Amino acid sequence: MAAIETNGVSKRFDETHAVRDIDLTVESGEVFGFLGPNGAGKSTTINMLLDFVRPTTGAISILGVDPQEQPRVVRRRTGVLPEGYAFYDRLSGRRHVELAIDMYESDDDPVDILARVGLTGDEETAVGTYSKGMRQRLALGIALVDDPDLLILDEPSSGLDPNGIRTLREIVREEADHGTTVFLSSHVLDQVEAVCDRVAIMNDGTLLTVDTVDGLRETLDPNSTLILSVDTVPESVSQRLAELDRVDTVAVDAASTGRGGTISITCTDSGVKSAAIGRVEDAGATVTDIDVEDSSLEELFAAYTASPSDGEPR
Ligand SMILES: Nc1ncnc2c1ncn2[C@@H]1O[C@H](COP(=O)(O)OP(=O)(O)OP(=O)(O)O)[C@@H](O)[C@H]1O
Repeated sequence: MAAIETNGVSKRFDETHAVRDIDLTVESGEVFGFLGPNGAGKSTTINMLLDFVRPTTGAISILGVDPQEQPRVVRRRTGVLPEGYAFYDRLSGRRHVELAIDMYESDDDPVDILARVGLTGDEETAVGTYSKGMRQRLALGIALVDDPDLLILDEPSSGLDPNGIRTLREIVREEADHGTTVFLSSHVLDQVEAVCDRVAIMNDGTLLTVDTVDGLRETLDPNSTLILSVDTVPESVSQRLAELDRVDTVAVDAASTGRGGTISITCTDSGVKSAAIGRVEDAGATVTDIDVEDSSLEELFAAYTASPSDGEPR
């Protein structure tokens, strides 16, 4: 059973077509990244998954349940970190988690939940004095109450410092290891790249693509750069490499000491990498280190969203 399934889901707000005919399947246990620029329709989609907003057309199933028919069942099994949330400034972090525990009739320990999100020592402090990052950690903790089957995180790294982002990444991994499906909307693309099995890219209400990050890379930018550290840079190496099919460019950087250096080889097909290394060694160099630079998710995202609403990558 898919954790999330949408069929032909659209949402219009008067003249604004916020979401257009989305078919999306998120498998149970996946960590799924939901990407798109401001106004792409991500929050509207999430709100429809939770029945906070009703689709104009289309059908949605969450954990096998129609959220319009059984919104409480869906919300009970789903932990949500919303984009905007309100806290009671005078209540402590612990009290907020206790309220969520009571609502779910769960036997979770609020102190454990707060420890997981890095708020140990701040349990009894009034939330009115929490920093933005602490509030975000608290909201994440509340989403974890009652061990949800589906965790929906809308811009979860907003306001978090690097430590908070690391905590978030660890929690996403732990939850996924326990079989929780994680649906994560974010602008922080390297974070998405680090934790997500697959990503969807939305723009202007339309789902442009759904794929693994590697799959996107192959579709959009199969070029990757092989960087070889060598003990010596043979004179003939550039020419020998240039003779290979599917090698695009070669850049040689000899170390200033005259000993060794690096050879950067841009390949238009990853299958040519071992042949390129062979050529370098045949030319008389010993390869001491190998590094591969692929295009980042940020570059892939830019390629997809550069030409709005035509659905085609650049
Ligand atoms: N309640 C509403 N009434 C009218 N228009 C709305 C409403 N909610 C969203 N929209 C519009 O729908 C479009 C999609 O908005 P949405 O908030 O879903 O985008 P988003 O991808 O979540 O953006 P962001 O990353 O900025 O939060 C936008 O043009 C927005 O102005």
